[in-house]
Amino acid sequence: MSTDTALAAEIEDVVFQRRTGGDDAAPFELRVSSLRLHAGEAVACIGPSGSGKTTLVHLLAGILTPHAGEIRLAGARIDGLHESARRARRAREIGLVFQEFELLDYLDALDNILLPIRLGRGDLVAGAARARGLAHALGIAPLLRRVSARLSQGERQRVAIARALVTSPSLVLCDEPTGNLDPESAGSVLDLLLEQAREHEAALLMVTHDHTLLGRFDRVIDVRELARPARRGEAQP
Ligand SMILES: Nc1ncnc2c1ncn2[C@@H]1O[C@H](COP(=O)(O)OP(=O)(O)OP(=O)(O)O)[C@@H](O)[C@H]1O
Repeated sequence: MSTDTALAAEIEDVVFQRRTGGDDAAPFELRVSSLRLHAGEAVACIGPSGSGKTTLVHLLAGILTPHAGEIRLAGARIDGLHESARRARRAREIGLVFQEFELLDYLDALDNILLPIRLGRGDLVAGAARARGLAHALGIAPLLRRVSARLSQGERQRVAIARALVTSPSLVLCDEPTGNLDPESAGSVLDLLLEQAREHEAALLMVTHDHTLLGRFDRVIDVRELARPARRGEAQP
């Protein structure tokens, strides 16, 4: 496996299985032969509901552990690391926008955005300045001191996006970050994600069901096709 530093993340020969519940239910299995995410590239991830897009994001984030294979961030393996070590790397190196946003409702928007800085023991003064800049770009600057339980779904989504970008991570993973927004807002949120990822040479992987957005990405992957090994002579992205 290559340890090229221009690779933000790399998956090779990964197998992940889970029971889906119910005695007669077939277990779910995700196989990824090879996936490479390069610094500065924006990749869309598509596939029908239940095909494993969120599972792929959680494997890359080190939230789930594969049963076989290797997952590397910036050349260093994260599968096999202890949970606390994976959590620390996640806080420092990965920006995550979850499908359900996962905000802490009792904190205000600013404190939610600053969570990765606190978890990674980063510079809170610089973090707060960056948080305010992101909030301004995302149109949520007036809401920074509002408790998150009192934000609309679209506002929560923008807070989650600001939180994902506040550490200037090298890998940004987004699970349908524009799903709750009207088409105009979805376009401008995607613009901001792409702009930030390119500016900071981060790799961006975004799960989306919105096929009108796909032309904006450098590459589109279908999660159902990741199990297929690359054919001899076929270019490896
Ligand atoms: N916590 C869980 N426990 C058991 N099975 C789960 C769990 N989460 C997901 N699954 C199952 O794992 C499979 C993959 O789910 P995943 O969420 O990765 O799909 P997805 O492609 O992201 O779907 P969607 O587009 O609907 O979000 C599905 O069969 C799903 O039912």
